[in-house]
Amino acid sequence: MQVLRNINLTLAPKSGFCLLGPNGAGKTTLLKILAGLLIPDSGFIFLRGEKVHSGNYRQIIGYCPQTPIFWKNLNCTEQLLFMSDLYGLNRKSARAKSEYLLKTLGLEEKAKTIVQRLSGGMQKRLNLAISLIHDPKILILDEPTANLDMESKELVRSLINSLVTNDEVSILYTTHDLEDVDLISSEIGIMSKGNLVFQSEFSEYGKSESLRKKIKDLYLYHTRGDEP
Ligand SMILES: Nc1ncnc2c1ncn2[C@@H]1O[C@H](COP(=O)(O)OP(=O)(O)OP(=O)(O)O)[C@@H](O)[C@H]1O
Repeated sequence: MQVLRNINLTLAPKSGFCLLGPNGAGKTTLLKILAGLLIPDSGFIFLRGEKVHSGNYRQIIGYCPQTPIFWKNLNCTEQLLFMSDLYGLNRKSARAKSEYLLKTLGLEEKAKTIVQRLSGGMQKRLNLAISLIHDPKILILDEPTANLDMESKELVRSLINSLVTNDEVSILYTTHDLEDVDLISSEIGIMSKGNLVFQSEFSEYGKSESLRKKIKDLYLYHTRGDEP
């Protein structure tokens, strides 16, 4: 089965690229390919002009899947330190980074709690922290705000915003929440049936009412079949 067709997507430095589209459009599949977890039948990924999928690529990329994957029986700090060991990071700085991430994502008091005892939303936030432990320059997030309460959504959005503006990270993320588009993205794409059917800049200057309306109409058209 062919899931993706003729997708050409460029992620600019210091940018947030938001990918919208109905269930089954192919967003997760595309993200998995970019994260190096799936090999495409054809096509290539280039990083600063170099064709990639080498070991070094994994060091630069951070990937946060839609469904969290954890090591059973490890607490939050241990999950982060275990991941940092896999990346060969210095233990002292990894510990400091773990503390920072847990605090930023509102999980400070859960540092010693094993993951099975965390709520779904807390697991989701820990999942994001894990994807950030090695200071990736490119971050791929599959529905980072899904199933989070309002406060947690704000924590995640604010962290993502700060990563783009202060740490010069490029972020590609998917969402079904149109509020995520407004808050984070500088570029937007809409996928439908394996194709990228719409792409536009969405910078501060581009957030006009008409563009916002067009995005909403296109999103509803591809999701529900409403006339654009
Ligand atoms: N492991 C798999 N094996 C076979 N087909 C798959 C597999 N994973 C996904 N697909 C198919 O690929 C297509 C795209 O799925 P994908 O998960 O990429 O969509 P999505 O846009 O991320 O959807 P959602 O918004 O529901 O997360 C769907 O038709 C799906 O059934």
